[in-house]
Amino acid sequence: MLEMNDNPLNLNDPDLLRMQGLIGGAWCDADSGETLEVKNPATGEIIGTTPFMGEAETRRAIEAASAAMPAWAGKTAKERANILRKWHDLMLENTEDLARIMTIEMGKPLAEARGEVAYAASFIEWFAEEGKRIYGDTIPEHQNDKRIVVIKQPIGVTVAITPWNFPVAMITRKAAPALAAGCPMVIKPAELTPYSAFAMAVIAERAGIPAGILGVVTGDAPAIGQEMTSNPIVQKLTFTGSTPVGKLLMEQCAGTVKKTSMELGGNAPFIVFDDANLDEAVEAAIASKYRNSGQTCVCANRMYIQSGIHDAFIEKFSEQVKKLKVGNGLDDGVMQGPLIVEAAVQKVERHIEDAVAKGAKISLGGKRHSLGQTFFEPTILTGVTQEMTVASEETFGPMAAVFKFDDEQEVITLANDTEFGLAAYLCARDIGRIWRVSEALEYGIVGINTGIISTEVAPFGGVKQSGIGREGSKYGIDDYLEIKYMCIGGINS
Ligand SMILES: NC(=O)c1ccc[n+]([C@@H]2O[C@H](COP(=O)([O-])OP(=O)(O)OC[C@H]3O[C@@H](n4cnc5c(N)ncnc54)[C@H](O)[C@@H]3O)[C@@H](O)[C@H]2O)c1
Ligand SMILES: O=C[C@H](O)CS(=O)(=O)O
Repeated sequence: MLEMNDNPLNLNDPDLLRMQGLIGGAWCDADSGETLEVKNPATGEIIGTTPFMGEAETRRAIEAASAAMPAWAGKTAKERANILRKWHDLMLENTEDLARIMTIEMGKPLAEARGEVAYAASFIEWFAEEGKRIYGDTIPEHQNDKRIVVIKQPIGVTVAITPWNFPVAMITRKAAPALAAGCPMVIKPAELTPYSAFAMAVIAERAGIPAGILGVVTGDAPAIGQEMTSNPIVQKLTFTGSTPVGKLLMEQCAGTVKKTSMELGGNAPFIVFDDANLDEAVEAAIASKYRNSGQTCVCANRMYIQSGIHDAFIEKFSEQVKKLKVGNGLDDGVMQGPLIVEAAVQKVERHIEDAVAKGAKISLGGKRHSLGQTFFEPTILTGVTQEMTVASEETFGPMAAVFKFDDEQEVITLANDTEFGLAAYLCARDIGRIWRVSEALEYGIVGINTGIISTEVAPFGGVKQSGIGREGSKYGIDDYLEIKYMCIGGINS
């Protein structure tokens, strides 16, 4: 257990570390007083606790959001934008503390955590402005005594359930468009990473976001989810997480016909053609595969390397993977932190064992790191085939599964052979091939000669069982609006 002094995480601003939920502007414990422990995955130490809340607390947060909405939606878009801009500015001013909290509660290296804070803040900046551009329409009338006007209005009270792997950015990617549109939002972050969410709420209060507009509840996820999906006050649920949980939440929302946005699981193919720039392809592959220790929804999960470049790619790729420094994310130069929990390590081990049993070779790594805890060696498997579990399941760890292929149509078929469709990547120089393959890939996002596709200005989201809707970009605010058609008669009377 960390020494429970007044600044156990050694923050510049200790007030950012909260261990209570936020309901109607009040920081509070669970009604039962029960809590869950929160651990540092790098050390196994207990950092602190988070409230074990359930349906009653969630209902109160939803009701507080509903009560606060008229005044918030009644502000002008510019007034909301000014407050959101202040939230953005204060986030950046508190980057070091937000990054430190993130690294301690989920393990990503500080450099990546700082990057996530900037990425998260960019959604607030973007949607503060998008809120001022929620335009309607006038439509040429169908009868001369009528006029047609279309307006867009905030959808209503919204709720969000978010994952542990990007504990700040997955909140702002949802809360920013919701609040910019005039909607309140009640958030349930992952119980593994509550402190990032609480710190964001503290900063939101300081920015002037009114009581009730942003609520945070943690604890009994199924019970909280049950209230969020069944309460008739809630008009919209947005979820980021695994596909099985997304399906469950969609089913639960059906009873009250709630609008949903789903950012779900992935199984990204990373394709390198013979004509690719080899060094560029290796750089892109490292970035896509090992970011967040392989724990992102858009990480390369299957690496298809064309036969003519395969051996040269493996040699250069291995050289770079060997340079990945594994350790506690707080330490200088660390590029690979721990996996989030023991079960995540067991999943990587399961994928490796299955692949090797079916003929794959461990080219690098392949086992738990000597640091212990949930650290794992950056790993490369070669000779991987579609029959292996890693071809159909998201590994969510620092393990590159390398397949060899011969021709373009073969690899398109292999790449699309999955129920997922979030991100795909290809490295090539021939412009005709780039267009043919990009158009044939059944994914919401295609990275071409790059492994990093994340930006607030572009629409992020998947097809097939990777989700519904888009986050970020000019499209992202639409999910928090309803279209109203007004037919005005009596013009000539
Ligand atoms: N598409 C994206 O943008 C995106 C981003 C990050 C993670 N993910 C996906 O999320 C998964 C990893 O994250 P995870 O392990 O946190 O996912 P998860 O689905 O286990 O958990 C996500 C969130 O759902 C909550 N939850 C779990 N069961 C619930 C229930 N019955 N009712 C209500 N809430 C419930 C969790 O507490 C957490 O807050 C991976 O599949 C990854 O691909 C997708
Ligand atoms: O894990 C999923 C995140 O959406 C990753 S990203 O940083 O947005 O690409």
